[in-house]
Amino acid sequence: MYIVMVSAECAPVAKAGGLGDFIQGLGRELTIQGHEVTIVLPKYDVLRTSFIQNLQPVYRDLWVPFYDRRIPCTVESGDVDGLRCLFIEPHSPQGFFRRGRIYGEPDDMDRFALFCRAVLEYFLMTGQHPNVIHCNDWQTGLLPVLLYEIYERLGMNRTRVCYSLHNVGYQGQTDPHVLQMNGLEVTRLLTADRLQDPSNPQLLNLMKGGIVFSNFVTTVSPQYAWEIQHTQQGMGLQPLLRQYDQKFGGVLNGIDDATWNPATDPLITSRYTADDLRRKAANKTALRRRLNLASGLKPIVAVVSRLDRQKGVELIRHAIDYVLAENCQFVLLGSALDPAIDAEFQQAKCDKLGNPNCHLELGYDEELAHLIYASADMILIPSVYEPCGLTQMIAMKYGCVPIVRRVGGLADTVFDANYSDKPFEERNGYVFDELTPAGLESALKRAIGLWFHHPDHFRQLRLNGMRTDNSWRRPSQHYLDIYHHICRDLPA
Ligand SMILES: Nc1ncnc2c1ncn2[C@@H]1O[C@H](COP(=O)(O)OP(=O)(O)O[C@H]2O[C@H](CO)[C@@H](O)[C@H](O)[C@H]2O)[C@@H](O)[C@H]1O
Repeated sequence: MYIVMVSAECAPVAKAGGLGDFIQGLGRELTIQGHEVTIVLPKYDVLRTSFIQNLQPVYRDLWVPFYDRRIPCTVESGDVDGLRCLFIEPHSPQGFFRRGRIYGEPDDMDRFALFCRAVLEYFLMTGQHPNVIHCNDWQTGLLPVLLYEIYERLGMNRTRVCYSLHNVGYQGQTDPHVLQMNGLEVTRLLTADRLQDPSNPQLLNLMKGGIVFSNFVTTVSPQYAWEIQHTQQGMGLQPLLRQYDQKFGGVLNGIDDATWNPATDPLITSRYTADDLRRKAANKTALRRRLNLASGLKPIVAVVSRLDRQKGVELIRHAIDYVLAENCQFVLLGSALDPAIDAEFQQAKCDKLGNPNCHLELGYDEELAHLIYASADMILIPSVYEPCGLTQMIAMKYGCVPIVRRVGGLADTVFDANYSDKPFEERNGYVFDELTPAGLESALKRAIGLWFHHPDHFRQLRLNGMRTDNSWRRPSQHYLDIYHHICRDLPA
């Protein structure tokens, strides 16, 4: 099967969060299974090109329609750890992907709409017919609309679209000029059954476009699939997702075995497996040295996260003082796009400066993230909502016990040491319900208590997590079933 995955991110070349991991992990698993997989990304100026081998132009003058003009684009191909990637670079005065970052620009909607158009233009011009184009999040929501409204008629009628929702908190609401930019009719498409935003009829909703025009829609865990159909977490898309129930489902994410594996990870100090867990301790020593933390018999409670309201930032800040008062150490690695949240954490960092039991690292640091997973005893994820969550799965793989709020994919992957109805060997962390300091403390207290007073039981929890299979093997089969299902009417 020929599968093209179109996305704003792919680890490790362009990663701002979990979307990057998803593309890399699923793409690699499908490639290993023998499918022809191509990832298409914008050619950002911030691409980490040292991870790309054989980068070379494959199409020099791709003239992509833009209002009544065309923008010349170059398409380059390269290998990223065995994954075939295409990078599209528009050449125009706007410098669409030369902004020093992946997201957060005032014209983000235009940038990614042009990207979608360029992807389809490339496949049309090169006469390629992927069986499936797998789109992701609002950035690529316009692609199935363009395919159906323009490119099918030009001959691209043997391609089906699977669309994955990684976060319905960001739907790509925008002014209808994005349609005009692409030669699409506003009166035809800005309607309640097509792209009109459910809460603001003047606006387009790109994610809604992706849902309406794709052949199948997934989200990244079964629990989140239910939540966005039936609760406020759908953020206005609940009726639409219920309407399209027949082509909608939740597929739990996996994590990439090769990237996230303490037995082989080149970014950690001491490699280890479930059979020689004692070697994990050298990582804790290395992390403490690197961050100027005191040594001693104390657990490290960590947070590795984008700092966004979604992630429960108020509870994360509350946890700092609670954890320190409980005689533990606290380490945070977090990146905030929102200046107000950034300022709150900068203040917290100042308050804790010089504290030998606390380190707050504000920014994005892939390498430090690996060392933290390998060193920490517990990872805290008090999310307001969480479509899947990868950090709890990564942490478990590294023998670090997750403490999570019971929402979305966290509810599907973390089973409480005390209260789960799972057999003991499947219990792997601590879970709380209430989005309050008391809720958080109820779980943290139990985890910290076990670490200090019942180390053997704590060790068993670590091992249960390490032995959980959260690889891409099973989820990739679900995606293949979906791809086959949507391609069933195509000639073989
Ligand atoms: N400051 C930092 N420095 C270094 N690394 C950092 C970092 N902050 C986060 N990371 C890394 O980014 C990834 C984050 O994974 P999450 O599942 O929390 O993703 P996110 O919320 O971005 O993605 C969305 O998409 C994913 C994929 O579908 C869903 O799992 C998730 O619920 C949804 O919100 C992990 O690999 C983590 O190690």
